[in-house]
Amino acid sequence: WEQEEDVLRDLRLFLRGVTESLMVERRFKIFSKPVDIEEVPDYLMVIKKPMDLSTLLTNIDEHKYTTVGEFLEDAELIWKNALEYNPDSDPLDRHIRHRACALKDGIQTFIRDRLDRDFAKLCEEIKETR
Ligand SMILES: CC(=O)c1csc(NC(=O)C2C[NH2+]C2)n1
Repeated sequence: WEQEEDVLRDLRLFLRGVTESLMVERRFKIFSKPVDIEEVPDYLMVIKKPMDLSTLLTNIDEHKYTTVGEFLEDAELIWKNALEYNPDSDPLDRHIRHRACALKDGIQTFIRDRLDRDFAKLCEEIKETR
């Protein structure tokens, strides 16, 4: 019914808000687009489920997410993949891991501070009826 579509539209607006607040930060530029396989040829051999901020936005626009939890499953891939692909002690790996941890904290703080729990519950209930 119409109210459900209103709730899911508000969810998309909220999730775009999270994603865009991260995309504007220069330190997260490395996470804003899919990894270029020409530049990093072995990336897909190591990382089975690539994810990036622009793909999150596309998924939102395509109504892929009915709950914040479904969005977080994909968003977490961004920083988990970065930790997995950059395990070494060399400075570049460490640098990317620091940014991955900053991304993780940024997502979780935005959601803790800005997501209304009753709204989140409403999205979960809509998901169960579908
Ligand atoms: C997005 C992401 O996690 C990424 C892109 S390039 C990269 N790592 C490197 O290029 C090398 C530094 N040691 C591997 N990580």
